[in-house]
Amino acid sequence: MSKRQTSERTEREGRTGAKGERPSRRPTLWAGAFWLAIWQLAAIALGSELLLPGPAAVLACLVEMAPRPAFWARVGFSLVRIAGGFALGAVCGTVGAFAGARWRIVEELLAPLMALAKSVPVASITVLALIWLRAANLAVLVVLLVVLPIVYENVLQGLRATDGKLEEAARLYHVPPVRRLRFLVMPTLFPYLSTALALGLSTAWKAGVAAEVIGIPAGSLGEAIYDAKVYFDTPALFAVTLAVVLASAACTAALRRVLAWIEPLTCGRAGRAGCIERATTAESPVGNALATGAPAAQNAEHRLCIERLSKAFGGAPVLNGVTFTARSGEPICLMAPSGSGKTTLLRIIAGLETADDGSVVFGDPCDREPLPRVAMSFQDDRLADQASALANARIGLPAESPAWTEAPGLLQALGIGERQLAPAGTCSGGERRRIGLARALLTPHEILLLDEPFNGLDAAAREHVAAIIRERERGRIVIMASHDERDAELIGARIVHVGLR
Ligand SMILES: Nc1ncnc2c1ncn2[C@@H]1O[C@H](COP(=O)(O)OP(=O)(O)OP(=O)(O)O)[C@@H](O)[C@H]1O
Repeated sequence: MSKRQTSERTEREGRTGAKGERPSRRPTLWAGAFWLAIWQLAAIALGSELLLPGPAAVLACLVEMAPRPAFWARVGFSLVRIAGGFALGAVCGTVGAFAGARWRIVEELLAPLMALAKSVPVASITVLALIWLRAANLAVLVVLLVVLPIVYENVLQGLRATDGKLEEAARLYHVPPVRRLRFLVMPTLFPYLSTALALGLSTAWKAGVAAEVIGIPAGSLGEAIYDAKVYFDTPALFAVTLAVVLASAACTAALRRVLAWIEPLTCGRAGRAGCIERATTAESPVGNALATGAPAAQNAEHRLCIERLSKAFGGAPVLNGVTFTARSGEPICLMAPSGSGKTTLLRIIAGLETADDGSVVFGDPCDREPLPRVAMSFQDDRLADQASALANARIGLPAESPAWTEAPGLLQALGIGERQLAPAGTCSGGERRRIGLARALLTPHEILLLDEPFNGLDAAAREHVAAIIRERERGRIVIMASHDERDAELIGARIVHVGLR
């Protein structure tokens, strides 16, 4: 399947919610007309408005109510309280889910509360609320308690579904929290959140009006339903119920519109991500990567000493006493067959994995200085698919930094000029590799780790990209992983064999 097809599929899945679910269908006109006809026929057959008024009688009753200000006052009364309870439930549920996803103890603490809120009948909550609150505001509490678990559980599920690898890359690149949320969390979370809000809103109307029918707050739609029952006014009962259904549908439609409008903004979608993907012509010197403000070579020589590093997974050894020294200005190429621990070694150097034994020491010479900033281009790219190439390249950079300004030029030089405002998810494998590389090169660092950086590139592109790496990384410590000796030649690297010996 092509990347574009994959991204379209992801987008479809995002719209429908969970993977594999069929999109929900709206009732068609003919089906609605069919059931209206059945209703009308049943009403004629029964021949009693008290038992079952027909749709025409109900509509006539609603039309008669509609011009009265008292009717709209009732709609407003219930709407304000139900919307208030819904907003409170949505906010508390979302905040609780973020806290629950962050701290296990919060999740454990909230679990019984959510289970209780889900299982206690609306009638019991209403009666209790009547003891604690004025009847007028009881719908707020009831709706809050009904919406809370729906939003909490969906949002928690959405947060659990976010990509841990992207989160790891975000930590390495010091991506600020707001950008992390927008570009890395929201694209996965948003479908869960929208499903929860739409479901919560329709449930809110049902529960809110049920609470009003029990508590009978003066001036509410619930009171109108109660009165209709007391006076055996079945057409009015149906008409007010229809008004509730229409109000609920209108609110849900408005919510869906708002969600559709904010989705591209909150998810940092390409073309809607604001200043992070804005590139002025002045910022984008075309053509020569070497003219894109490549950092000056370092004066002092630094060393990174890898000393007797060992690592095993589940008892199976992967690295066994790996020792070598990397010097600034002398790139290293870790050479070993596939599956022999090159990525693991790079991850240990980046601080993403801990070694079982041995140490990684930095200094001049290796004198145990704190490890400086590391940038890494990952084997699996780890890009925010819906965000543009430029947004991905800048994701960890402060807007006022020189690297921010040079990002469009570097992408251009790496051959992503035309596509730098396209969503990364629609880019080819080779393009994605170069976007990941641009992100690493732009990040302030002393040590650059490259995990098979030339995969997916043709021979000409490899040479071009290698020239950019050589030029920009002069004077820095560069460690590349590969199983192809030609890659080492491309960046003039010394080969170090790793893996089990
Ligand atoms: N988190 C992990 N849990 C368990 N096993 C792991 C983990 N990470 C890596 N491994 C295993 O360690 C071994 C080395 O993996 P690694 O990715 O470091 O190799 P590699 O040399 O980079 O391979 P390639 O060239 O194919 O990318 C593999 O057998 C892999 O399955």
